[in-house]
Amino acid sequence: MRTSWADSADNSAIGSGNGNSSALPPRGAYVPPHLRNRSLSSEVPAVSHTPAPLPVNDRVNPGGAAPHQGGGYFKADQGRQQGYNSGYQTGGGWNGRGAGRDRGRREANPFENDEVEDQSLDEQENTGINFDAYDDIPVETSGENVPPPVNTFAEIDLGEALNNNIHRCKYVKPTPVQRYAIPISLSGRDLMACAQTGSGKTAAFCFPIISGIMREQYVQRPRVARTAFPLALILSPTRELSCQIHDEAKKFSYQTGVKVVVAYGGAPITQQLRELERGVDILVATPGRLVDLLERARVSLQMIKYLALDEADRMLDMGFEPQIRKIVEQMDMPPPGIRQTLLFSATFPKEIQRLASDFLSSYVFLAVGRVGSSTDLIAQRVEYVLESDKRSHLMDLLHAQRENGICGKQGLTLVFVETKKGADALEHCLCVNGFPAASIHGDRTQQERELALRSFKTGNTPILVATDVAARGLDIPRVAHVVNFDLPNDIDDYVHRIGRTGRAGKMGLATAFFNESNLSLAKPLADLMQEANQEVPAWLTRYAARSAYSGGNRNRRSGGSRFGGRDFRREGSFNKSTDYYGGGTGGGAAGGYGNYGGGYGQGVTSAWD
Ligand SMILES: Nc1ncnc2c1ncn2[C@@H]1O[C@H](COP(=O)(O)OP(=O)(O)OP(=O)(O)O)[C@@H](O)[C@H]1O
Repeated sequence: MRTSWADSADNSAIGSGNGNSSALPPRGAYVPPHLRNRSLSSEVPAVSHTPAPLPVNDRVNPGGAAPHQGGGYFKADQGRQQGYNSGYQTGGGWNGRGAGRDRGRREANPFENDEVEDQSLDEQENTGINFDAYDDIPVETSGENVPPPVNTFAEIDLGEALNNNIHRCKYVKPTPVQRYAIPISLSGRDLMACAQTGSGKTAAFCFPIISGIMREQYVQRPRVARTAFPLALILSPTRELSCQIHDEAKKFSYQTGVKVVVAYGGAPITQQLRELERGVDILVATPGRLVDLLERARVSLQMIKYLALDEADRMLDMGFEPQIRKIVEQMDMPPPGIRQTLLFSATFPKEIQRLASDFLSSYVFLAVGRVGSSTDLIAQRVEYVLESDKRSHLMDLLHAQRENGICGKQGLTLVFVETKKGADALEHCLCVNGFPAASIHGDRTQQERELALRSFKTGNTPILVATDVAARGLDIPRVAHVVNFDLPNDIDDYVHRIGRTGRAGKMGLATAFFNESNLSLAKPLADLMQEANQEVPAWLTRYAARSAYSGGNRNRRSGGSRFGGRDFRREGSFNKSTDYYGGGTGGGAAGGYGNYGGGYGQGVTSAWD
């Protein structure tokens, strides 16, 4: 039952109906609001959904065994220039790149599936992109000699083959983060970039990397049997995100001659090894699987020219930091200043910025919008719901949504919960009450995870119950509603979760269930909503004031500091002897940034990987 404190302000829910839990039927017998005064017996909705069997992920194609390469130590990397200015269009082979191991293998057209999928999905999907929505976002850059932004892709010399792919992707003009980040990266500078969710960061780091590799006229790579020597490494925290980046990068690099390979945990390593043996220019990987490959000496990082960390703050948080340090500092990767390092995220707490500076040299800091802010494209609602009422309240929302659609359209709904068990239980509850749902979390096999995601994307199960494994980076076009069934403890996690909707200029809706167990989030949540021009319920403002007053707010990014600063180098609070503007190659010093984060011990693989 709702408290009287909350009652007064909580009138904005979609179909919130009466909030009287005592009138509700027992769990597992959900009755939609319009049937509640009638007899329950025959009116409980039957389980209407039996998910159709779906093909398992066919992303990893084993193909034939790769020829074994031995012989001389160095080999010239030929033919890259063909993909650059000459508008390389043959689509065949890799021209000797990656030690020539993939010669003659036909390059699949990554745009083919797009067209098929587009037809099967809502037509609206490819329309309605409104990047003008981002035009008035304040942009801040800091660092020495920051290259100026561009307004069009035509102004940047990315190479004809890449330009063709940008055209195929239907990208008409660069998003703000792309306008700034691409020229900065093309000029060879290291970059720490913070831009809102769904604003095109993937292309912002992929374009310069692909273009840079295409430009290389002549690269010599060591020839060591069974060891791959990628030129670029893109790290991301989850398997699904790595797959997504790989898919995007393959589109961007189509017919450029640049070869992209993905390696992630949970999938058979033998298939990934075969792909690596065929040659790789850009390796997209999760940290755990990459460490495995490095330890088996199947990958060497000694030729890395470009290092990109997507969701960089997450990658440098406690859960991943030891693995990232091992990969970047303790293997054979060239140091900062020799390699180029690009860090991207929608959130960048100052503690993590400070830690990240170890990996950078004379970098440019770029903030599009406020660091860690949510996009105005997402309508945010917060409702006071007791734990015991959450399920029925969610089903009320879903029921109203099914009746009315969101903004007149039926979309996908992503529901975030705190625990894996909670995800299983809620999925089951939704299914037995007639709401087709799938779930994704770290205890599922990779095949199950991919099946659930695919079933959600295609709309077979338009509800996905997820833990934070789906919170970052995933770009699923039709997600119209994100529900924070359980709120996270950290406001940045909230920003990433709600960012699964309201992407690429489209509108989205996010609903959060708040109760006494979320007190520490009251102030940062109220601040964030206010900053995004959202209506903040009076009861939440009161909770926020109370938690601030009692000093009980331990949220690490709460309070004024989160919204005050941007580039941490501009603030005097970090007493580090390095001249941050002057660069320096950093070192291996551990961050010592205190006691927040996931609490993983050294060397423990994160469940996200
Ligand atoms: N210039 C562009 N024009 C049109 N669409 C674009 C452009 N750049 C990117 N997009 C599309 O915008 C969507 C969001 O891009 P992307 O996934 O890179 O966002 P992001 O900033 O990385 O988000 P997140 O912070 O959640 O990881 C994608 O569907 C992408 O194809």
